[in-house]
Amino acid sequence: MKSYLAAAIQMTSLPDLQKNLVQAEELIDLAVRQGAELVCLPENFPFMGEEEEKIAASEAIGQQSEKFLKTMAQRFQVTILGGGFPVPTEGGKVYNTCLLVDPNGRELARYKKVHLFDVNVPDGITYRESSTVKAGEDLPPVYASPELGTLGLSVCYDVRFPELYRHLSQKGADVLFVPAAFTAYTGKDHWKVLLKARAIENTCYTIAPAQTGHHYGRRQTHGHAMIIDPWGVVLADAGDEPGLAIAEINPDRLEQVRRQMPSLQHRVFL
Ligand SMILES: O=C(O)CNC(=O)[C@H](CS)NC(=O)CCC(=O)C(=O)O
Repeated sequence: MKSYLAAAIQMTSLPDLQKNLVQAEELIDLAVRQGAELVCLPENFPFMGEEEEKIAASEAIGQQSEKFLKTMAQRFQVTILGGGFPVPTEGGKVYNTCLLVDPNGRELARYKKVHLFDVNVPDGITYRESSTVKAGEDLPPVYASPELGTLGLSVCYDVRFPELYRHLSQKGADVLFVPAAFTAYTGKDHWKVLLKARAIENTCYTIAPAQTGHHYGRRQTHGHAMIIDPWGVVLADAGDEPGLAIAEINPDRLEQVRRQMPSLQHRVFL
């Protein structure tokens, strides 16, 4: 594993696939021009809109998202994480799918979001992700990259389930991905502290691309795409406007933190 720059992209996705892909491309371009070799897009990067509209368009969204990720990776010669897009299933629902592709446009790893956001948020908005999304049944994969380290996948609401990240760190993860579209209401109190906890307890870099701002109807997200080091230090935070959090992923720092705090070696129960 080498030292390199990673970027967590922050966008305001709208109910408009083409516009979102243009926005994503501009931000990938910006990240690459700043030297990023690993570029990560948030959950719902290709579409945020009413559930019915998403389902109706899911075939096009799924196909175009996958093609987009592979084209961008090849064009910019970087590894790209597509943090979550709908892929139709047989029963009429979609999998909320996260995809990692290499600079040749080849698929490295794929994960279907397991924990679905069925929550009555105290601001009065009810989320029923399971009404349109079928839960994945498998634990997320890691991809062991000789250059970028061992990369572990997850999506958004998963961040509340530490056992999933324990699984990833047991599989050797050095870097945890948490692409998200966190609600503005939950995000202000929970987002950063959950991400820091996952980074600290697994002594892993944590890369969390995010959605921000107002998308449609009353749907508002928290922003603060960030990259956190294995000690829990926030290396970069994108604030609340579309943009980037960009930081160095450094194997020497990883090794240093794991020497200073060898908690992964002291696990008793898992
Ligand atoms: O709603 C949409 O438009 C698209 N879907 C999402 O953004 C997903 C599923 S509803 N959001 C989350 O998982 C938020 C989790 C979260 O905010 C928390 O855990 O507090």
